[in-house]
Amino acid sequence: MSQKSTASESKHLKRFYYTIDTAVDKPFNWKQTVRLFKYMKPYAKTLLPAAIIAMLISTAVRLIVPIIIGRYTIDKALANQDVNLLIQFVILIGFLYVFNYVANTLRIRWVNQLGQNVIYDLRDGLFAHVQRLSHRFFDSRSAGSILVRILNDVNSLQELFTNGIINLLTDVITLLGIVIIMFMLSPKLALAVMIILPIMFFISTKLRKNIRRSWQQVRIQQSRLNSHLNESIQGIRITQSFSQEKENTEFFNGVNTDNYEKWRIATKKSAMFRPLVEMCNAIGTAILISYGAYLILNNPYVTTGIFVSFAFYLGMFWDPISRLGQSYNQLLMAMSSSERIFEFLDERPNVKEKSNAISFEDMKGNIEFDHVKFSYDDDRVALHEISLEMKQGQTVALVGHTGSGKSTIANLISRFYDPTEGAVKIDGIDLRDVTLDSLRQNISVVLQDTFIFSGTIMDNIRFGRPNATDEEVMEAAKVVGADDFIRRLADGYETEVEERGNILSVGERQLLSFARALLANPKIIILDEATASIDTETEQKIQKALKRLLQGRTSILIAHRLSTIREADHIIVLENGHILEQGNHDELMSGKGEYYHLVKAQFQMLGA
Ligand SMILES: Nc1ncnc2c1ncn2[C@@H]1O[C@H](COP(=O)(O)OP(=O)(O)OP(=O)(O)O)[C@@H](O)[C@H]1O
Repeated sequence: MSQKSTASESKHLKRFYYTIDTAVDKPFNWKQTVRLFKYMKPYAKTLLPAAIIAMLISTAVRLIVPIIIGRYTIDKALANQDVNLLIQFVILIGFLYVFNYVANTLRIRWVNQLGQNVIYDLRDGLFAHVQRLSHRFFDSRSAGSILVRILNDVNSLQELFTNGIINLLTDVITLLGIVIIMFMLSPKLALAVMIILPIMFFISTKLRKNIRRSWQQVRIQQSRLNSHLNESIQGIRITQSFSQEKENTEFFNGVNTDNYEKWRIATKKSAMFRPLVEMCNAIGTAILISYGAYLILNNPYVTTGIFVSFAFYLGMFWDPISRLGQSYNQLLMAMSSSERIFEFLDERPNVKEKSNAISFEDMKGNIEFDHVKFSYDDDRVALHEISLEMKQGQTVALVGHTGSGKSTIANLISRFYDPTEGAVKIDGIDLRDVTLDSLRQNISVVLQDTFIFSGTIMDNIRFGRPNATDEEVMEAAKVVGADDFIRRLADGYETEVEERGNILSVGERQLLSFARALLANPKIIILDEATASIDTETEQKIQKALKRLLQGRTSILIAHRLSTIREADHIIVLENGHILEQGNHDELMSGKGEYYHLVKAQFQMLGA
């Protein structure tokens, strides 16, 4: 390791602090465990019983073999020098081991399959659920924290379902079996070798807990390392343009050092565990040999066979004990993860669909805001008592300063949020009474920051209407003037674009989203600052296309650039969530109000 610096004191680290980092030790929670185990229900008649039966068979075989060796092979066959009987027992033991091998192989296969199936279902369900959640949910969480939950928390349950549960069952049954058999063979010897039990429990619970906490610290550091890496790569262009590489590297060095330190502590503690278990094992064996030998000499009921069986059982005893602590810890860790997963699963969309919601069959596109009040949070009102109408086929422009509420109006039309008071209606129907699908299928939103998904250009345009033919996709691209630049790309429409479309210019991305919106053929179209990144020349080129795009639809234009909206049928000027004035361009200009001043200021700026 080269030069080190520590970031643990740095307040910047808060940026990479996710809730997964907290709640290290959750108490055992029965209700949650039952809920978690319900995920095994679909396999309750197939994989689960099969795995349990295989486990029971293999455990029973392992418990029987030492008795056959001690009580029968040694005490009966060897003691009586009966070679025939000896051969029979050896064959029986060989057969049992083969049987055990088969049962064990099947158990491992079925348990893994069961675990993978459960994790698959859980991850699928969680993703589907999160996709349906409302904008409000995403407003209050970072993408990183949602990602961590879907990936890490589900992964931490994987170990529990693939091995943990069955191991726990196996260990409990094995231990009970060994204790019962040992007491049946010789209660005195059984008691003697179990003197070591409390020390063993101490090691497997207290020490393990300590070790587990250390590994948890390692995981926390790794999650921070990952988050920082993720952010660094995403923001590399900004980092370089502000010449922040050195600072960023130093910061990374700090996080990396912390990670290294935590890992060093954890491995140091872990290294103590195995030798301690082995020492207990040795003490147990010493007791067995000395006290066992004494009993053989002085107690006619204790035979050499019993002594040998004990030696076998003792060898099998420590592993389950040390693993039990581990399994319990695993269960507690799974408890924290499942609590966080259930918290997401219990999250209900704020925007709810009524059970008797109706479907928009043939939307016209008449929009009405009826005394709408709306707040994103308790302290600030984004819209105050807004009443407005946007008629079918009209192009309505929303104008106003930053933060005046333009995008909020658009958000309410798509029903990403519900109004706090009043109602938003389309064709006279309250949006809360219609299905979300039928509403959103009739609305296309084009944002300034167009989202391009990884895939081909063709796929990205087709996102607007998945069943559109290639020809329809190309036609839409032609209409909005995107066809030219697409054909110039290496593979034309089949060019692969990476996530967020880094190989395309901002203007090109916007043309793609125009084509996407046109293909969807919506009744209502919302262009939120959609022409802001297009240069004046391109803008002129697409003005005609834009007209085609808006034709016959109710269109809401949100733009700071007033030249794009002067031709709108109706202009609404907003300020601090209120409607200040409305009318068409000429009316508002002659009114010499806020709109007039905005236009004047913008022309002056352009002139300058
Ligand atoms: N998701 C959100 N959570 C909380 N407050 C929000 C959220 N989105 C917007 N706001 C707040 O609501 C108010 C209206 O925002 P809105 O985005 O509608 O403004 P805008 O007129 O579209 O602004 P701009 O022209 O900058 O896009 C602002 O005060 C803003 O800070």
